Amino acid sequence: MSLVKLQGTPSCFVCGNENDNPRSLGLNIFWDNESRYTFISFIPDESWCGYEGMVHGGLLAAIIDDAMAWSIKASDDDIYVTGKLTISFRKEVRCGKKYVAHGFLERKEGRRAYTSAVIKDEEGNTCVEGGAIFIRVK
Ligand SMILES: CCCCCCCCCCCC(=O)SCCNC(=O)CCNC(=O)[C@H](O)C(C)(C)COP(=O)(O)OP(=O)(O)OC[C@H]1O[C@@H](n2cnc3c(N)ncnc32)[C@H](O)[C@@H]1OP(=O)(O)O
Repeated sequence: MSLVKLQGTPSCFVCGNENDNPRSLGLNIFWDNESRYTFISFIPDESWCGYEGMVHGGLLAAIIDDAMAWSIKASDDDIYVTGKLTISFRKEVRCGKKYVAHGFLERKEGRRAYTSAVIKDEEGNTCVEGGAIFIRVK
């Protein structure tokens, strides 16, 4: 593994910092140059939950959205926005446990970038799977 820390977007809800966005999750995003995926490690707390102790699915969608967006950004300076996002919740994500998200750039076709993502627990179980089509802004 050779991880490079990406700079993030200061005001971003997922990868921002508390000065520019006090509500940001403040997650650090890394790029693994060998495996060619993004790497986001996190331990959710109670404030991330919908049902007690169970992390809100919409918040997990935001994390994989960012993981995938940065998988494009790692090799491309153009701006892409999420056009279509799909997500499957396979196993509940619990507060207080450690997780890792990975985002992969699969391919580009014209203005479209096809990506995928997973969130895994410490035992390596897949909890969340996602995919997205990002559109390069003209
Ligand atoms: C510092 C940096 C940090 C970088 C890192 C930043 C991290 C933050 C990441 C957050 C990402 C977000 O959540 S972004 C926020 C959520 N997303 C949005 O708000 C996007 C809202 N939608 C739009 O603005 C628009 O619909 C666009 C820009 C996506 C497309 O509009 P357009 O420019 O008029 O393009 P259009 O002609 O319609 O389509 C262009 C091509 O894309 C295809 N296309 C368009 N929409 C879709 C779609 N939903 N699903 C599939 N394909 C689509 C079309 O078929 C066409 O293909 P072809 O005919 O060319 O083959």
